[in-house]
Amino acid sequence: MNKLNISIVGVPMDLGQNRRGVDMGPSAIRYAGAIERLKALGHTVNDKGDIVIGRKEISKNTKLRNLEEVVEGNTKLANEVKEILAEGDYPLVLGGDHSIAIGTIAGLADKYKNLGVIWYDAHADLNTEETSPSGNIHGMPLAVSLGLGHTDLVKIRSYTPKLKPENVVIIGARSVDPGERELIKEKGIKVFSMHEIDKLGMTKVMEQTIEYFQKREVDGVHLSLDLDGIDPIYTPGVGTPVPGGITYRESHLAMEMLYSSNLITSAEFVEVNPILDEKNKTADVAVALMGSLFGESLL
Ligand SMILES: NC(=[NH2+])NCCC[C@H](N)C(=O)O
Ligand SMILES: [Mn+2]
Ligand SMILES: [Mn+2]
Repeated sequence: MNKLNISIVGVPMDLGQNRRGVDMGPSAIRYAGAIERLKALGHTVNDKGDIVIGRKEISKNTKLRNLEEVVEGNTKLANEVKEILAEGDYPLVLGGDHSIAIGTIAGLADKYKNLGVIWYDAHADLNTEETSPSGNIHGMPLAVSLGLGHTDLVKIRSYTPKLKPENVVIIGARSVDPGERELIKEKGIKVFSMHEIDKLGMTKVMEQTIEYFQKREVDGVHLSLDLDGIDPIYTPGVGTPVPGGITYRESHLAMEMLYSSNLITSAEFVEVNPILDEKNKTADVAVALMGSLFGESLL
């Protein structure tokens, strides 16, 4: 494939959930060798460093924890992603908790008017402040991108919605809240849960995902990869682990098939929490999967 100009931006955000340490995710991923790995594949890599996340006093809003800081951080991220696209580069975002997908997608939506999104995750992240069991905004970014939820989140970069429900494919879901389940049905969102992955196998799941986006005639596809989509045996360093997940090999296969499809135009790797990890194992998996997504092959 063609060699890319990849622009990396780190987002040390930990305010979208309760467990500290995920703000160190971008460093852990860099330390695991992300930049060297991508350069070795012949890509040009421009590391733009980290976005500054403002910290105020602990938020009293238990329905939307740290709303103000999350809005502020995501607004900065959206502007950064927009700038990367304006330079003609490929945005690669390192998290940080999954609330940062709000900013990434808001930045992408400026350019891509029919954007597709692959949500590789144990969760659907389709809660709003009404349905959330936790008040954690990292459980809400997909809903926000569809235009649902608190206006301060939804209106980042002013217009809404950023995404059409029929342009979303969720892969790996196994922990879905009642309100999320309703939304999936109501909006007809395509989900390959662990049930479908078990039944069809990852090859068919990815073939069908790729075909789905080709039929939808999307103008770009963003991969939002939450490391908790993978089984916690391989990625223990995440804040909300759910057993029974996608295996390491299945995930590599998925990334390799996405690479061959030439469909993906931006990516983010989120929820790496080095404090909860074992010897940076989770960041190592993130970087290994990045390798496959950007063209590494075994032979
Ligand atoms: N990005 C994540 N890890 N999200 C986990 C969300 C967990 C749960 N569904 C919640 O809304 O609180
Ligand atoms: Mn998750
Ligand atoms: Mn998630």
